[in-house]
Amino acid sequence: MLLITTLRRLSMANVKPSIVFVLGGPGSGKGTQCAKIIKEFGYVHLSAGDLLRTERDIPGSRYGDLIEKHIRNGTIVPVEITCNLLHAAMNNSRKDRFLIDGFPRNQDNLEGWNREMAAKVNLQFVLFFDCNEQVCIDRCLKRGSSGSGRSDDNEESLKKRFITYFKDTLPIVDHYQKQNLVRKIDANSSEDTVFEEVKKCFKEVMYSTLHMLWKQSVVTGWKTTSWQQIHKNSSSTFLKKTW
Ligand SMILES: Nc1ncnc2c1ncn2[C@@H]1O[C@H](COP(=O)(O)OP(=O)(O)OP(=O)(O)O)[C@@H](O)[C@H]1O
Ligand SMILES: Nc1ccn([C@@H]2O[C@H](COP(=O)(O)O)[C@@H](O)[C@H]2O)c(=O)n1
Repeated sequence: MLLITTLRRLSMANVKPSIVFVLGGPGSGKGTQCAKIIKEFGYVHLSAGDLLRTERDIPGSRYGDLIEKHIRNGTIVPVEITCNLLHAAMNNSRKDRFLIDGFPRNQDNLEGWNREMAAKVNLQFVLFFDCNEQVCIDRCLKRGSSGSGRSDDNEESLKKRFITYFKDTLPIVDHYQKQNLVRKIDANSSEDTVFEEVKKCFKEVMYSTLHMLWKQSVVTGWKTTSWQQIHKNSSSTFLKKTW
């Protein structure tokens, strides 16, 4: 435990915040799975949609009407607004690992992020929830009829949201796929089954980062424990506490 904690502290000295982008269709389960990931692996969850809804609801917000119009139409709010909200939320949290849920959703989001934020963070990977359109629609309608209060959990908005998803968001997933950064998860099954896949993915990434740090510590002559020992003694609870 001491070794990993120390490795992590050493690595933090000059390191940028780590982020994971979480993408997938409306209702694919991004928020649901993020809630599970933060419990198990200790990231901070920042949902672009939630941040926009919060901003919209601030009395007198200069962006309120614009945001609501985009939400109802399933279109994407200009990146300057969303990126500023994300940046502020990251700074306010004072943490160094973030799940950025529902972003970047189109080319404007991607370019704005690359201009303002990309150099300040370490993008670990893109978690992509692949889910059948009808499954997603049924989930969102159910969420709406159970009282979500969302102005876009209705058939008309959902049609528009899916047009945006296919036309604007999937090309962003392709963009990251070309850089080998996408981890695709089949999101059609139960919450728990999906989470088993998600867990495997995070463990692989965490272990490979730990391994890299451990190798660096070997290179600098700082080696007290074998990699096998670290690997054998680790569990996800352990990783959450120490990572
Ligand atoms: N694997 C699942 N099986 C069945 N229902 C699910 C599953 N995952 C999530 N749900 C339910 O589907 C609805 C949508 O889930 P969630 O809000 O997590 O999706 P999302 O991708 O974040 O949606 P959005 O993009 O619209 O914010 C919720 O009511 C949630 O409880
Ligand atoms: N990057 C983003 C994310 C969201 N929006 C708007 O919010 C709506 C709801 O988003 P969810 O992630 O909660 O489904 C979405 O349809 C967009 O109108 C955005 O503009 N930019």
